[in-house]
Amino acid sequence: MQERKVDIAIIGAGSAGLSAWHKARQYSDSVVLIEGGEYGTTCARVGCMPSKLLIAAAEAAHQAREAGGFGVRVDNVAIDGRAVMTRLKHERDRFVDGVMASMRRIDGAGRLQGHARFVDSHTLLVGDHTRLEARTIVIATGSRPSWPDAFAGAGDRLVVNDDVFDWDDLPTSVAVFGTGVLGLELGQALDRLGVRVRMFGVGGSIGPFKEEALRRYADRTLNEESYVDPDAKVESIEREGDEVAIRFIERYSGQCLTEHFTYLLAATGRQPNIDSLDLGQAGLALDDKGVPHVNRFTLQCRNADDSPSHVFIAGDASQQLPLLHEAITQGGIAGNNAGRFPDVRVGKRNVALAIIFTDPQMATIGASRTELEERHGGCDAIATGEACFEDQGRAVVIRQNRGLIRLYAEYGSGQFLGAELFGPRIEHMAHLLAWSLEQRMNVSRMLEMPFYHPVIEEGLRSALRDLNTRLKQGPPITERCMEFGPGD
Ligand SMILES: Cc1cc2nc3c(=O)[nH]c(=O)nc-3n(C[C@H](O)[C@H](O)[C@H](O)COP(=O)(O)OP(=O)(O)OC[C@H]3O[C@@H](n4cnc5c(N)ncnc54)[C@H](O)[C@@H]3O)c2cc1C
Ligand SMILES: NC(=O)c1ccc[n+]([C@@H]2O[C@H](COP(=O)([O-])OP(=O)(O)OC[C@H]3O[C@@H](n4cnc5c(N)ncnc54)[C@H](O)[C@@H]3O)[C@@H](O)[C@H]2O)c1
Repeated sequence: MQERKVDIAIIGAGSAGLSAWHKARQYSDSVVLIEGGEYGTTCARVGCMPSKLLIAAAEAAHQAREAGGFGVRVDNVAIDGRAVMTRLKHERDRFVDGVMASMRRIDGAGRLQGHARFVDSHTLLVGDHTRLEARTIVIATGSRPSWPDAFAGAGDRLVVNDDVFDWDDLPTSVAVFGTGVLGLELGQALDRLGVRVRMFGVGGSIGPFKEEALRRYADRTLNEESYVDPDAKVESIEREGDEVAIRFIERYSGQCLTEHFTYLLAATGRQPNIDSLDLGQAGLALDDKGVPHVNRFTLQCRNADDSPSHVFIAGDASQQLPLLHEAITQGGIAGNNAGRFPDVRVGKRNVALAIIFTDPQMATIGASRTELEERHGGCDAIATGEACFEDQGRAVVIRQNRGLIRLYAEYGSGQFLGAELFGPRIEHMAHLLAWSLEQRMNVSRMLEMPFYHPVIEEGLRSALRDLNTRLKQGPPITERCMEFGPGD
């Protein structure tokens, strides 16, 4: 057993861990980055990037099929599943190579391979080869897919996102369980790529939406193209021959059907990789799920006696917002404070922003209306503005005129506080709104910003004007065309 002593140990060489490493190195040369699995990060290997590559192929197929609506004939759209997966893996590997190249810039002594766990509050056992003592420690161990026991019936036909991106060819059929962000992104993409897909959820939730109006609108819109049952009644899941047999109540007919699928894809959430860290040995205060108590602005954990700990936690492991940009921000703050300890500093956290790459896209910015009502003292404190994309000029032009957006602001101050968006190319509008929220802009000020014509963002202006009217800070919209041009 090797014995080593370092200033700062970072557990996990994912996006949060790498970000922490770069910050920590500004304070000390004695920083070690420990990785127990494969290098390359979840984002590049099995997360953001390969999923977006699959979605991009699906978009190409969809556009080809939809071309007829413009009077452009594209006959016989055929999907070459092997070619789709070959491109996906080729580009995915290039993204992973990029991460590996930056990993290689960390010298050999700065890297340690093996699964880490706490032996005591300052000591980690890495694999069965190294006992590592560290002055401060950053936990950046990410998360992994989780699913209910009932899926065991699918046997080896049960797959998760990691498996999808290793396929050499597209399968014939997939039952997607989970109508959250991952299930909808992958389910819709596979469906558009010619795979027979059914998507099953529980409790009615669709993607990230908290607003019932958006949830219902999205449910209806997605079902125009795919089978999505967010409140599915699934009676049994069994491995049969080479397939998985699923008995369920069909949403529209109410009939009990048994259908066979090549795979069951579990997209039912992720759990933090903290259960095998022996956190009890670290002396940390843990919640009932075993997640350390952490200060959101310093990423510093607390000890069981409520004193501040020398342990920090970042990224998916912290169970805050399991998103890439959050992992990087949190890793930076945690690495900075691990280096400065005990003189920790409050880090800059951005406003919440999530974008889901379905078509239409989904996004949430800031807080939901319910959260805002709680925070600001009841429903009377918050105004909602709305716009629908069915008649919006640019959306009609590109034949993507489905969508509904809702924006929230505070009465009195008129300050913009949050939004839920469902609509075409909403990723850009989501950024405008997140940036406005960062700048603490009020709705009148946002309306003073330039809007080009004809663009999707004119739909945002309509929602802002509606919001301003409801805040009683502006006149109602009377004649849209006369004021702004056709299709505002
Ligand atoms: C399919 C999919 C699509 C996604 N799409 C998006 C998207 O479009 N946009 C977005 O913002 N986010 C997206 N995400 C989320 C995003 O990928 C994650 O939030 C982000 O990658 C988390 O980074 P991390 O550093 O916390 O974890 P990771 O990158 O998973 O790093 C954790 C590392 O810790 C290692 N480790 C774990 N335990 C130990 C241990 N005990 N000892 C040593 N090493 C250990 C692991 O092997 C791993 O390498 C997606 C996720 C998935 C699954
Ligand atoms: N575009 C993006 O940013 C993006 C894309 C994909 C994944 N991600 C990340 O990955 C994480 C995990 O995504 P996810 O969709 O797995 O989690 P999620 O928590 O968003 O959704 C899980 C869904 O599964 C449903 N569910 C739970 N048990 C079920 C069951 N037995 N049967 C059917 N449905 C069930 C839940 O009701 C929920 O809707 C996300 O939190 C997100 O951070 C992000």
